[in-house]
Amino acid sequence: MTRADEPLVWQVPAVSRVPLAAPVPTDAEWSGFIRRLESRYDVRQVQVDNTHTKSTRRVSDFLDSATRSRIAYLLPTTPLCQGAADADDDVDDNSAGYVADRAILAVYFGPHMQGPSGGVHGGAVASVLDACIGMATNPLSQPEGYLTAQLTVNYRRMMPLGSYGVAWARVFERDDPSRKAYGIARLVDGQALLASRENGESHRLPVYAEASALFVRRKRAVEGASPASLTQRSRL
Ligand SMILES: CCCCCCCC/C=C\CCCCCCCC(=O)SCCNC(=O)CCNC(=O)[C@H](O)C(C)(C)COP(=O)(O)OP(=O)(O)OC[C@H]1O[C@@H](n2cnc3c(N)ncnc32)[C@H](O)[C@@H]1OP(=O)(O)O
Repeated sequence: MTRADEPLVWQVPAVSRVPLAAPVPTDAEWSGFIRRLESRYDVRQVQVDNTHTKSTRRVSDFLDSATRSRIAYLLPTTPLCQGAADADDDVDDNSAGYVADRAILAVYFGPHMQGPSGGVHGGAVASVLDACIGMATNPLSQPEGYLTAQLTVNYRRMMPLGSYGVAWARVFERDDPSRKAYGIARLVDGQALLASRENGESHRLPVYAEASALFVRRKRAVEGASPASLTQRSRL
């Protein structure tokens, strides 16, 4: 029992005392991980080009800064080819109505994302699942595009700090008259995913969290908003 006048102290564990599942990846390790995902799953990393916004300040994406840029959005190659002569062509801003319906998001959950001792904060997990479904519903981040209206997350296992997470999302229903899209996403351990795929093992991987979401397309675009322009990462 604490006295009423006694300050309550929340003992936050020192991250240095919590062993990380995997150390912070170097640039080379991170890009190696993304390239392996690309080759195994026939997806291509997309990058934001916001030079067209004429802004002198780069507007940082929430997840990009939260993950210290250890995040990658990947879209299937096939839909990106539709309407484009070459898969390496840039996706331009005229591709209104462009839909992906599937997306993969790769993320390294670093020590700055600690929630419970040694585990990833549930809000960070929810953000990743939300962004992954968002990417599938609105891959060009168009201002007149879809926004999250409802998100339900089931946390199945605690994601250890220092994990390479891979979320995949699928939009399973679109109702255009009512501007709705329904999607699901799952989060698994990225290194286990690649290992199981490379070993030809077909057993089910443990799911750390899964989400279902309703996205609704706005009636009209917000004044002043400009879309992010996404380009496919050019092949190395
Ligand atoms: C490596 C560097 C970084 C790279 C970056 C790459 C970028 C790549 C691109 C992308 C990836 C990232 C993607 C991120 C994604 C994140 C998403 C978010 O976080 S979004 C922010 C949070 N959400 C909001 O702020 C919404 C706030 N709410 C609203 O604005 C409105 O309430 C809205 C648009 C949701 C609905 O408003 P209305 O007025 O347009 O719609 P009405 O006409 O009322 O409803 C249409 C239908 O939808 C139902 N509906 C609407 N809201 C509902 C709700 N909340 N729950 C249930 N039903 C709802 C209604 O009942 C109606 O259905 P009936 O036609 O009657 O069947």
